[in-house]
Amino acid sequence: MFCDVALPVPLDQAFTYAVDGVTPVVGARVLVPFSGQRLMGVVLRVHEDAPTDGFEIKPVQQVLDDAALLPDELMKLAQWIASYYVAPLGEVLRGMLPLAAEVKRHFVYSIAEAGRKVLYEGAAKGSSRRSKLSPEEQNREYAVLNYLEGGEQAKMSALRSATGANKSLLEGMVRKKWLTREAVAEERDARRLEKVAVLVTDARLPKLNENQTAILAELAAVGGRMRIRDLRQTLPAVPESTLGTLVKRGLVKIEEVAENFHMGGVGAHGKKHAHEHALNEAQMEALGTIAAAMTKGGFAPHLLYGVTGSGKTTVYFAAMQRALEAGKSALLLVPEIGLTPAMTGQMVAAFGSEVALLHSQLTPDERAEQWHRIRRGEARIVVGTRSAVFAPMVNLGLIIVDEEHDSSYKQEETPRYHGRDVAVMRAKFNDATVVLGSATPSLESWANAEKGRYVRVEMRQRVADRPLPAVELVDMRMEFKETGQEQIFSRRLIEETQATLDRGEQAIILLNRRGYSFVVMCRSCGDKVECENCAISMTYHKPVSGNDAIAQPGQRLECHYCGFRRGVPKVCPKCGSEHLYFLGAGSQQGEERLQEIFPAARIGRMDRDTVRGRSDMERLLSRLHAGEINLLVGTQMIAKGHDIHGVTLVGVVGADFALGLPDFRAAERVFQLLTQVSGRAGRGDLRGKVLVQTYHPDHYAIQFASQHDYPGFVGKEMNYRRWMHYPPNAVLANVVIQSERLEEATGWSSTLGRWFQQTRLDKVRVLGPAAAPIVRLKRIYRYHFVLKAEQRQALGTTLRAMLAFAETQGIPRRSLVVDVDPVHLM
Ligand SMILES: Nc1ncnc2c1ncn2[C@@H]1O[C@H](COP(=O)(O)OP(=O)(O)OP(=O)(O)O)[C@@H](O)[C@H]1O
Ligand SMILES: [Zn+2]
Repeated sequence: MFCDVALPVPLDQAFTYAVDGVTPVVGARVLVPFSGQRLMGVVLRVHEDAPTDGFEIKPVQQVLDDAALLPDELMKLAQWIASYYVAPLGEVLRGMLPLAAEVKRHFVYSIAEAGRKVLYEGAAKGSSRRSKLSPEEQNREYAVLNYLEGGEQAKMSALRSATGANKSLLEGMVRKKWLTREAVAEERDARRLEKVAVLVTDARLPKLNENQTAILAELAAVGGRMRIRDLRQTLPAVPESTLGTLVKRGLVKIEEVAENFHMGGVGAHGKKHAHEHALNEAQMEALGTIAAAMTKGGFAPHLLYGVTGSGKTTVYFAAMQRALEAGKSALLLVPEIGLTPAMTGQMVAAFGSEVALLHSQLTPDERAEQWHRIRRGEARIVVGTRSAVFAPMVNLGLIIVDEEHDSSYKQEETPRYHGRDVAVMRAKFNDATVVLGSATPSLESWANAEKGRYVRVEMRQRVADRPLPAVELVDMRMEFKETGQEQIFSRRLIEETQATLDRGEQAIILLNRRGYSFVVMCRSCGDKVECENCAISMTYHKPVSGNDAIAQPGQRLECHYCGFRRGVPKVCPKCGSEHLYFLGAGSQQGEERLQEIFPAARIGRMDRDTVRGRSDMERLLSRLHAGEINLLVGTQMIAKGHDIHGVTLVGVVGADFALGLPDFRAAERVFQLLTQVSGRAGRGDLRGKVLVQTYHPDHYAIQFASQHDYPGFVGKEMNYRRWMHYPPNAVLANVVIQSERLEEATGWSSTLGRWFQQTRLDKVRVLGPAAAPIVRLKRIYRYHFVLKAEQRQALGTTLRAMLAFAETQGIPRRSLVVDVDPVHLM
């Protein structure tokens, strides 16, 4: 017997192994030898066709599962992804099965019927059976059978110490069917209890030392409760005994809660949770359409276009509730859990222990645990990021993709799939309803709705008749003319911010670059200080006391692509001139300037330097909700779905520079960012206002965004895409040729270029080879081709033919990155 196994290697084929011992079933995991390593793969086929090509066939080392691990529809989905994204199936499956941690799991043995028989016969007649084994080994086998006779299962380690049996002896007994073997994960209870520190609110505050104050302040900042684990991480300098002291003094109590459910407090802040609202008319109508599709059953894709603050979360919740009532499970995908803790908080508040959270901060063990919980049907609501689209849901009825336009749904490594599009296919294989929600749908999804492939559901008004904020454009060219100097903040923005703070309201300002200055330039030669590993300008970070973002003293320049750091050079590295100057304001500089302009303001900053993990985000948001921060500056993180009712002013600084990037999606991205960040204003009782500083006040992306006119923008942008044959009016693939050696990258590019020219390509246009916009990244040189086609099939055929040709030329598969439906062409 043989089996074909998909392995996580960059080769588009399955590998054949001999079955030695237990025959695995299709869909089970096996461990096999592969070029000196032991790899985990998934069995695709079991057969008796001995390979004829003369290769040595190695045996399967271990079968890890008795039954198929992936349900049929996930196997189909994996095959679809492998074919659509031209990715090796084994690599797709590896992403689907986040169970690598389990390979370390142990086996338990128990005695089988045949074993008992041998044991009893042996006792009656003495061990006279003929065997290849030595007498010692035969004795050991009897010792093992004796040990297991009581019927208990035993680990290999226990058997070894009790009887001296080794693994090959035990495996031999399994082959003779004397023993049965079972692999068990070190499964810990998925609902492990976790200790949470809770602030005792009405306690009177006695005299406290600094450490005690630090803990109380931290707890107060996050809404009164926090996992002890997180508390230790946030305050590493505070000794563990301090918390104990606070408990003894009645200022803090410790509660044990099921893991993942400590976040109940987040999202509350005096506001109602999504499930506590009575649905308004638009929400009822949206729910009606979605619920009807679920009742009818079958694949039903929807696009929910709902403006910012229209209450999409409430509709999601209600639809998920309906799924549960119908005995089905529901999956909610979000771009990044850490950035929108309130969304998860609301789902946990509504569905309690039915919820499983899947996100990138889980350890491999935790991920495996959640996976099994879902597979057993214990968690029927799953909330997670991109890869949660592969959650092994039981009886899946509904998939929701929140902020479906968000580019973090695209995986930027093999397999380069788009979580939103995979969600739609998954719904198709599962006969489920799928809802893509956004205030700024991607052009792809909008086009699908226009063509009637998706049902479009609209919510064009904010809840409670709240108006969308008025948007005012500030022409920065005029500002420069009138003031004669280049300033980060315009006079209008300063004036409006002051007025907002004076009224006791909150303002947020978007400055979409982190760091202090994003370019260090030489006045003499005009060159910028670049990273040693990448063709990228380095960003200057100003030293702040206690800022560990900068690893070494003096290393103030950082590459935001590879993390490389260096000191600020005294002279220009290229020409030796001393005249280096700093250009371009990032969020750190923005914060500093704002503090100078508004000395009384309580300023907070939200960017990758201040928000490392979920607890940082939760803390910042709590401070905002509580009004402790009244002026927030930050990168596009501030634009992500936050619902802070006190914010009445949003300022946008320098967001339009992105219009100039060499990417056909530039206008779409700027429109989305402006609309989303504007959407943070006026979500409470008071009307919001937005000020957008721009050098391109007449650009259509800026114009339509300022009028909240999504359909207008899409109409115009769709014409441009049609005219230029860009998605969604064509299909695209980006092929990047990469090597650490420049000659190799250019050589392979021209080899492929010639092939593209000679091969009469049917209905595929090839642009390139050209240097990629970022020609060197992490020490790797990058050249690329962009392939455009009218039909997806033609594109796939060409890509496969190209890979086959590349193989004949000895171009390693790893050096060829194939990106189908690329989100970035950088
Ligand atoms: N039926 C309702 N009545 C009153 N308030 C509601 C109702 N539904 C939702 N809300 C409130 O409206 C606010 C906006 O809702 P939500 O955050 O779901 O908007 P959204 O559509 O997701 O917006 P965005 O796209 O900006 O994230 C929230 O404070 C929510 O509690
Ligand atoms: Zn770099």
